[in-house]
Amino acid sequence: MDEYLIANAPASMFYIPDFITEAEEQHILQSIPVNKWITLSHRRLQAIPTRLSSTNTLLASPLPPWLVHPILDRFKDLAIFADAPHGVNHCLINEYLPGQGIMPHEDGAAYHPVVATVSLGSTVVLDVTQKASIQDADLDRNPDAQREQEQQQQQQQKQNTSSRILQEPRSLLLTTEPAYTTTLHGIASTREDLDLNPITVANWNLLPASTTQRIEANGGRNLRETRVSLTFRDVRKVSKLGGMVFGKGRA
Ligand SMILES: O=C(O)CCC(=O)C(=O)O
Ligand SMILES: [Fe+2]
Repeated sequence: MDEYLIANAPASMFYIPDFITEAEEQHILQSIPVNKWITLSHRRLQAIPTRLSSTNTLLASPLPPWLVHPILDRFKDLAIFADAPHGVNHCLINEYLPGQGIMPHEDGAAYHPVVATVSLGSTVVLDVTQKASIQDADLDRNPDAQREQEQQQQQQQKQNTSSRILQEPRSLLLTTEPAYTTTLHGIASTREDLDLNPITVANWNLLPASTTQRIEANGGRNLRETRVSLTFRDVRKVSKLGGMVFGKGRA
């Protein structure tokens, strides 16, 4: 994995271009259930197998074949979730239209601190910023809304230390410790990412020449299209009840 380390981003984040093929990308996009979307004001999402309960517990159930093959197979080859207690047991699917984003946030203690994000459909810039450490302890005790507001303020204060990571379609972005707990990540609500170049983009040297040449020829700009992201994680708290009911709980 060392060759994929993003040297200019907070340790330890990795970027793998062309993690899946175009045919695999299309197959996954066509397999996403059309009737399970939850629409938020700035994006829509669905969780597979289900969303977490109010206590951040997952009713465990196997992921469907169109997520296992080839993505989870390749995670296994690279030992990405080798230290995760359950391996990957959850996938969050987010869809962003051009102009939509997600405010700076951290994924938090509900998950084992390894996140693998596969991007589909469009290129986008992810902003990664160091947390303001003074408020960290407070943030962990605050309810969501207040916490998001404080995180947004932090984001503004810490803009100087932010890293921009360009995520292409079919790429994999891997976030592990210490980046998982020391940074926030967000996507600006813009239709076009600007000022993209070797200085401003932390993973520029990991991008294929076709991508960097396209962006350079376009004056450092990238017009966004609809992007779907698959965020794979290990939810720490698992209830096996669902599996037992449907007879999958036993070996
Ligand atoms: O869409 C992305 O790449 C980020 C999604 C994200 O941060 C999340 O769902 O927690
Ligand atoms: Fe996140």
